[in-house]
Order: sequence, then C-alpha cells, then structure tokens
Amino acid sequence: MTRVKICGITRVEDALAAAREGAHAIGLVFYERSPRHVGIAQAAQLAAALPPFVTTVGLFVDADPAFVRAVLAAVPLDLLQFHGDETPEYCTQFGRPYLKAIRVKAGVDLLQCAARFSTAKALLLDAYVAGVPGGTGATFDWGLIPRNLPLPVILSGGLDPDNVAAAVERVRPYAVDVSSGVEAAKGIKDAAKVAAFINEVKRIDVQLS
Ligand SMILES: O=C(O)c1ccccc1N[C@@H]1O[C@H](COP(=O)(O)O)[C@@H](O)[C@H]1O
Repeated sequence: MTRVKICGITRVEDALAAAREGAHAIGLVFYERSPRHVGIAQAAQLAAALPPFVTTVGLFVDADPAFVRAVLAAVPLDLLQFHGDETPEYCTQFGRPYLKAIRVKAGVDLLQCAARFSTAKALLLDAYVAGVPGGTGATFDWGLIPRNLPLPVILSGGLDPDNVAAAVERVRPYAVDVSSGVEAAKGIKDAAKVAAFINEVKRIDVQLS
C-alpha cells in the first residue's frame, strides 16, 4: 500500500478532508517564507483536530534548533521533515524520528545520501529548483532514483491527480507527498483534488497488486 502525505495544510477543514479521504499524514510547514507557513498556535489547533492514526509531520528548512524545540514543546508532531541543507547531526539532535528531503537533480548520488542519512526514517525526494527549497510543483526525472536505496522513498515534487499513478507505477515508493498539486490556491487545499489524488493512488495500488 502506498501511503499518502498531504503537505502544506493551513486550515482545519482541509486537514479533516484529507483525513476523511484516507491521507496517512499531513504536513505543517514551519518555514516563514512559504505561502503555506503556519504559526505555532495554528499548528497546535490543526494537530488537535486530526483523528487518531493520521501522522502529523512538521516541515522545517534550516531552522534555528531553538525554534524547532519551541514547536515541539507546543505541537504534538509525530515526525520531523528537514527540507534544507541540514546535516545528519542537526537532524538527530531533537531525538525525534525524521525524514530527510533531498532535492534531486542530475548528478546527485542518492545512495550516498541514504548512507549519510542512515538515521532517517525515509528519504523524501523532491525536485531541485534553484533558490526555492520546496513546494514548487516541479517534477524531476524519476529515472535518477536507484532501485536499491536502503531507506524507504517518499516521492514528491510536482505530483498531482493526473501523474501520481504513473509515478507510483514507475518508482514504487513507500509513500507519495503532494502540496501544490492538490491546491485551489496557495495554502488552500481543493477537496476534490485531494480525493482524486488519493483515489488514483488506491487505484494504481490495486492494479499493481
Ligand atoms: O510546501 C511548501 O511551501 C514548502 C516550502 C519549503 C520546503 C518544502 C515545501 N513543501 C514540500 O515540497 C515538496 C513538493 O511540493 P509540491 O507538491 O511540488 O508542491 C513536498 O514534499 C512538500 O512537502
């Protein structure tokens, strides 16, 4: 079963709609320059609104460790997502499970990345776009992903209801992650697109089983 994370949630109704449609995780963006950025109080409300068994992921980009600790003290995050140039030592200092995002472009050695971030729960593979850390809606060449990565792969970068089935069929990731591809506007999810995205993942899973 391919898990689904819906990232960049800013409204309780969007969190509930994602959970209702079967999302396994939601992502809260603690990166001030993102149009999907949430404050600590808002994030606490979003996390509290979720039903059980939906994972709450906190996304950070090269954040001050004191800020990450402040978020952790106020918001019950299940998993941390580090989406910048963080080192393994930085990522492990919080004593929490984490995902390490790698922005993929030609020449990147993902086997080396997996060895470097062996303490991560998974590698989250996103498209490299110069000057923007993520949430770009850009895809990358899925052929750059080795078949024998020793960590689970969470595929992201420009996924949407129209391409996610092809992505799952090609990459066979542990999970897929989407932000802009299911939005009505930046930070506002489109419930119909979220439903279509998750249904496409379920459909291709059945077809591949
Ligand atoms: O969503 C954001 O605004 C964001 C900002 C900074 C870093 C990462 C961000 N989102 C993550 O980017 C990828 C791909 O997003 P998209 O589907 O292409 O829009 C995804 O992992 C989001 O979690």
